[in-house]
This record gives sequence, structure tokens and C-alpha cells, in this order.
Amino acid sequence: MAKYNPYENMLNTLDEAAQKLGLTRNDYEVIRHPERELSVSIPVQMDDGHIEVFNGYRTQHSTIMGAAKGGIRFHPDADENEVRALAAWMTIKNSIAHLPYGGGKGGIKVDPKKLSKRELERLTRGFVRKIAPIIGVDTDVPAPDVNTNPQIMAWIVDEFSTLKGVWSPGVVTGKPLEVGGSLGRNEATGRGCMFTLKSYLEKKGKKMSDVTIAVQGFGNVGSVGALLMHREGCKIVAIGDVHGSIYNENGIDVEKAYEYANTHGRSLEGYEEPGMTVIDNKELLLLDVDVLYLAALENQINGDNMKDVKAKLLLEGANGPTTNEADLYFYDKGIDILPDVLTNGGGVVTSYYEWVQNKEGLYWTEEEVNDRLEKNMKRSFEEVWAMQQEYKVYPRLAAYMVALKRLVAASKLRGFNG
Ligand SMILES: NC(=O)C1=CN([C@@H]2O[C@H](COP(=O)(O)OP(=O)(O)OC[C@H]3O[C@@H](n4cnc5c(N)ncnc54)[C@H](OP(=O)(O)O)[C@@H]3O)[C@@H](O)[C@H]2O)C=CC1
Ligand SMILES: O=C(O)CCC(=O)C(=O)O
Repeated sequence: MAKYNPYENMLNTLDEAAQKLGLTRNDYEVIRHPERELSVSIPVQMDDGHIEVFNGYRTQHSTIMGAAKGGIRFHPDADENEVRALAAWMTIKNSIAHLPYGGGKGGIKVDPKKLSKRELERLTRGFVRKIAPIIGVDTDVPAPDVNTNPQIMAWIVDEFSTLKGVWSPGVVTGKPLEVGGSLGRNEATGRGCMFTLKSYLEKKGKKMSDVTIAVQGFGNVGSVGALLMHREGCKIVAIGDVHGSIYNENGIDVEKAYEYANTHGRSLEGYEEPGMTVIDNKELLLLDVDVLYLAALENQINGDNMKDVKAKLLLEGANGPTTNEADLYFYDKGIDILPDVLTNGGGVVTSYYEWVQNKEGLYWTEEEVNDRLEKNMKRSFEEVWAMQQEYKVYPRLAAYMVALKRLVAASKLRGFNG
């Protein structure tokens, strides 16, 4: 298999989308390049007194539609190339959802599980001090992603507000409620995935109770999505995280597994229930299920394993879990992939609601947040579906076409092409 390059993956789909739309390279060249990239070193005094220096990144891929917007991940594999791709996917995602945002993303190369809470706090605050010149309420607004959570967002808002000397809750989203967070944000990405699956099944004349699902990743996106899909009647037969996976042909007790993970550091390690068997993480991806819900990391379904995948639908809760090669293979086979830039948009949509509430200083009920989210997700699904039918293209390409059309129109009006 060729070395996986997520930014190349993004560009391939973007170029194909442009070609289908009849765009010239001049029309969208600007969107092929990240606008601004910052790479920083973050010195941290560890609890034993020694100094470690971590590498951090923040990429603003595009501000054509407004402030850059997207999460921050803490992961040993985070690097410039990954962050660049993740930022570009945010540009596409935010455009599909009609948000007044461009796309951005950040990351620190670190295994946060090896840090104490205080070390993690010092690292987060150090990162904020380094990226403070380029983030801001109306310039670039971070949020949670892999291994980052509301507590980390609280440190970010505190450090930034202290630096600027003014309380600035809108500089970051995904905050705890007590410091300006929004009801519903924590569950929003998984909820959005559930809405997307529901919309798709409706088009196919099916109900949620008709499908079995295997779930890769049991963090924020995987666990909440699995729980909500289970509550809607889906049968979740397998779940797994980095430590291992379990299978139960009668259906996992998702309420119990969710509760367990939440009280055991978001981990399934040690979880047991009657009727379950332990399976290999790789095996989970190849189970004979209706839906494979991918909610971990990039590049999970690729040239090496695509031919062994038996699921009838891939639901991308994660960003970039399927490579171009696998995308085209599944399209040929008539197996749909509900793409990340559509499916997992619920998180950033609700981040937008959080940001609006921060700007207004007026807070909404959870019902209001979730109703708006449902409408937004349904509209995005219908627009992508219509593009797919009109051009007879695969869902990811249709999603990129929806986004690109808007981005090109806005960039021409603004004169972004120089
Ligand atoms: N949080 C959000 O709002 C959004 C997140 N996303 C995307 O969703 C994906 C998941 O993010 P999120 O849920 O926030 O992250 P979390 O850190 O909360 O969860 C990630 C989960 O994936 C598991 N995991 C990591 N690597 C593997 C692997 N190789 N095999 C099996 N499981 C694995 C982790 O296990 P363990 O904890 O044991 O390491 C954990 O359960 C990412 O691609 C992210 O970019 C997309 C939109 C919004
Ligand atoms: O909530 C946000 O702003 C961004 C979430 C995110 O990082 C993503 O959608 O990948």
C-alpha cells in the first residue's frame, strides 16, 4: 500500500469534485493550499522538575467563509501533515453545514495518557500562549478533538482570556457549561451521526431497528453515537477502543458499556457482560454487519483490508477513516460510505451554537440546541443526497461538490484569488 497521506487524499477528492462541477484550476486553486500554518515548541516543566519540549501545530486552512474553526487533538501521531488535512476537512465540513466559518485544526504530538493532570494543564496553557497571536473569537476558534475534552477547553479559555485581559468565552467551544459551554455540545457529534444514519435509512426505506452496527472507537464520538443509535432501536453488536474489542450477537448492553467507560477514564478495559466474546480490533472492522461506524482515527479502512470488509454501509464518525483507494473500491461494489465531512458535522454545528450563545450572552435549552442540530443535519444530508442523484457520484464526492460550489462562489465575491 502506498504511504498514506491524508492531505493528498483530500486534494484528490477536491480535484475530482472541481472537475465534475466544471471548475477551472483558477477557480479553486486557493482552496488547495492552507492559508496559514503555525508550528510551535512548547516547553513544559514535568512534575519531577525536568523540562520536556513538545511540538504543536495550528493550521488555518481557509477563512473564505469566516473565522477558521476546528478542534485540537493531543496524539503521539499528530504532525503538520495530519493537522493540515484535518483543517482542510473542516473547511469542507463547515461549508456543507452552512456555517459562517472557514476551517482550522490544531494538534500536539503527545501521549496525554502519560501526563499527570497538572502536566497536561501546563502543556495546554503553554500551547495557548504560543498560538494566541493567531486565534481569537473572530479569527480562529478551536474545540475538542481526539484526547481533548471540556476541562482542556476550560484551560484554553482561561489562559487566552488572561493573556488578553478580557473574558473571551467565544475563543473556544466545547467548554464545560460553567464557563460558557452549550447544552448538547458534548453529545453533538454522536447525535449528528445518528441523525445522518437515520436520514440515509429513510431514503432506503429502512428503520433504525433494521440494522446491526459495529463501532470502532468508544470515546466521545463512538460512545455517544452508539448509545443514541441503540436508543433509536439499532442493534450494536460490537464495540472497541485501543485496548480491545468485544462482540455480542444478541446486542451489546450499550447503556451499561457507556456508563462503564464514563466511570473508567473513557476506557472499555475490563468491561464484561453476559454473552460477549473478546475479539481482535482488526476483526471488528471485518464483521458481517449492516453498518460499520468508524469513530477512532484516520486510515482505518484502506487497500490492505477493504476487500475483507463485509459491512453494507460505512458511517464515518471519525475524520478520514477511509482512504481514496477504499472509497473508490466500495463505490464500485455499490457499498455506500456516509462521509466524515457530512456525518460528523454535528460537533462543529453545535460548537457554532455555543459560539453564538457566547456572543449573545443568552443561553438556549438543550431541546432548542438539539432541534436546531437535527434540522441542520437533515438539510445537509438532503443537499448532499440531491447532488449525488444529480451527478450520479459517490456520497463523498457529492459532499465535496456541495462545499466547493459555495466556497468558490464566496471566494470570487470576496476576491480571494488575488
Ligand atoms: N470530538 C468531536 O466533537 C469530533 C471528533 N471527530 C473525530 O472523531 C474521531 C474520534 O474523536 P473523539 O471521539 O473526539 O476522540 P476520543 O479521544 O474521545 O476517542 C477516540 C476513541 O478511539 C479509540 N481508538 C484510537 N485508536 C484506535 C484504534 N486503532 N482502534 C480502536 N480504537 C481506537 C480510543 O481508544 P482509547 O481511548 O482507549 O485510546 C477512543 O476510544 C476522530 O477522528 C475525530 O477527529 C469528528 C468530529 C467532531
Ligand atoms: O467543534 C468544532 O469546532 C470542531 C470539531 C472538530 O474538530 C471536527 O469536526 O473534526
